[in-house]
Amino acid sequence: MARGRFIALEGGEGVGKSTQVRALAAALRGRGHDVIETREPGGSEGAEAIRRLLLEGSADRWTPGAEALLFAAARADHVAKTIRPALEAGRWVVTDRFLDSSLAYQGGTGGISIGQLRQLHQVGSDGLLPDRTLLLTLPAEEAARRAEARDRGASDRIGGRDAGYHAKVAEGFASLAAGEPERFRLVDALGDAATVTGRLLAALEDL
Ligand SMILES: Nc1ncnc2c1ncn2[C@@H]1O[C@H](COP(=O)(O)OP(=O)(O)O)[C@@H](O)[C@H]1O
Ligand SMILES: Cc1cn([C@H]2C[C@H](O)[C@@H](COP(=O)(O)OP(=O)(O)O)O2)c(=O)[nH]c1=O
Repeated sequence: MARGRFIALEGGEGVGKSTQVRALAAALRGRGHDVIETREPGGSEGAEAIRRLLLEGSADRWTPGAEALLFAAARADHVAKTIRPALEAGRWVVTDRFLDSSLAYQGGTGGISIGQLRQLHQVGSDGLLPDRTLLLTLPAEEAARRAEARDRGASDRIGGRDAGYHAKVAEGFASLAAGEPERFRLVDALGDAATVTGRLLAALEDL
């Protein structure tokens, strides 16, 4: 049995990741693949429990170090219980966020380096990386408009951080993509959902 492919969608809040995970998985099924849709933080029972610890509660609930460890712990459970078994069974996995979200959101905050975060990923998840990481890009104002229309002011512990923080996250993603051009593809998220799905499929053609 050939191993399945592992695809991650990344980007800031409101760029359309959740919408496109559903649409891309449906399109891949239409091409005959067996596909599971999953998300981070979460995607397994243990990781969904950690998700609540991470996204609910006060802004200062966790130190930056504890937050980074909790994301890595959630990812380790997600990889062990959901992602690896699916890939080994020949299924494709499409995930809403993966390691690069930790690198972009937790990297450089509270003195935590990208190198340290990669070490945590090595310990927890044996360094597993996606076969392709699709970075959805959208002007910050349009992403904020979409997120606000969806959430009506009810954002979570991390989504609710200020615009300066989210601008640094966007820069972080761009520089990660530039550093690993084989794994990453930048995909323009402007336009209607079906158009964006077509761009995502085109960015997987070689797989
Ligand atoms: N291509 C699109 N054009 C306009 N609105 C969109 C598009 N894709 C998603 N949306 C809407 O924008 C909001 C954020 O999309 P969502 O998929 O939840 O983004 P994310 O998971 O990246 O935060 C949702 O209300 C969604 O319906
Ligand atoms: C996976 C991951 C998510 N996050 C953040 C990004 C989001 O603000 C939040 C996940 O919330 P979610 O609602 O899933 O994302 P979105 O707002 O894009 O629909 O957790 C990190 O800070 N580090 C990580 O490693």
